[in-house]
Amino acid sequence: MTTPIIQPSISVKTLSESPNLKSIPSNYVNSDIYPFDIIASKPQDYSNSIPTVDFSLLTSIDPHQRSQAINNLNKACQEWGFFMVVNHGIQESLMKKVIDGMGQASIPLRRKLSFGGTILRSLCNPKFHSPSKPDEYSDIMWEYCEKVRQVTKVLEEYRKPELALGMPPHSDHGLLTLIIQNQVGGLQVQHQSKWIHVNALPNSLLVNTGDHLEIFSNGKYKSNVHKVVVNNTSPRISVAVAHGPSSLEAIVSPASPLVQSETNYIPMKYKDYMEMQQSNQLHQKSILEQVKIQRN
Ligand SMILES: O=C(O)CCC(=O)C(=O)O
Ligand SMILES: [Fe+2]
Repeated sequence: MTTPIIQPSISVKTLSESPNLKSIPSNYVNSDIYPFDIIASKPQDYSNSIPTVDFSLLTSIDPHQRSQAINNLNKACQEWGFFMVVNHGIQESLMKKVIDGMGQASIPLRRKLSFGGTILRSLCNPKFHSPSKPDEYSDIMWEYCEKVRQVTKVLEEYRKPELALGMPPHSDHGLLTLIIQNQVGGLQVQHQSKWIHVNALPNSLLVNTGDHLEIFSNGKYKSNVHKVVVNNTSPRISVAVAHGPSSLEAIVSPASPLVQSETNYIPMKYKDYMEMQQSNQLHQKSILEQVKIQRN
């Protein structure tokens, strides 16, 4: 069991809109990563070894190419739980509009805090929310989420805008989270107990495997632990779209064909899982541990 940690009682958006805000209240600060530990944490530079998945090969008409790409994806999910997707077919101009719009939407907060390293998170699913400014931004986000959903659908065949000030080590709920970001960096993934800086390939989609993929695969794929460190110089813009089961009422449990002998996770409603995650501070895989069956 993990110790429950008090969650900030108002949303970061509300916080950002409060007229007297001059500094960040301590319970909004991730003590793991603040003050800016981008240098102090010295993640190892193995970034070149982060797996890359060529999406166009996953959908290739050549069965040999497709099977190689599926093996590659399978390996990335098992060994890293994190990978970059290239040749995904989402227009570069659309990705740029999403990043630029998020940059503009975060200006008021950054101005208030004189603080470069804000992160705007956006979830499109199961409910769509988007910053309403700049004009037409929600149409852009809608189009982007639609495109990302199509990519995720293939990857799985296999929303809420929210501002955060860095993120402590955590795994995501849901099956897969697809992220695009500007060039500032700051995302680090855990691999074989080391922190790896993610230097995103140009126009790639970054993909984290989530807790529900771990549960669904009965532990074959482990959800990835990652964190975000911020710096006080350049604005960091990152758009993360989480994908989970299609209904909040869905029961997430190991898929029976993937259970060889024993079920390793307790089934739970998607909605209850999300609520549990939202009412606890993000901390490693603390939520997943509560549904994992412990055996000695
Ligand atoms: O900002 C990022 O790069 C990642 C965000 C993230 O980990 C999350 O939204 O769960
Ligand atoms: Fe995450």
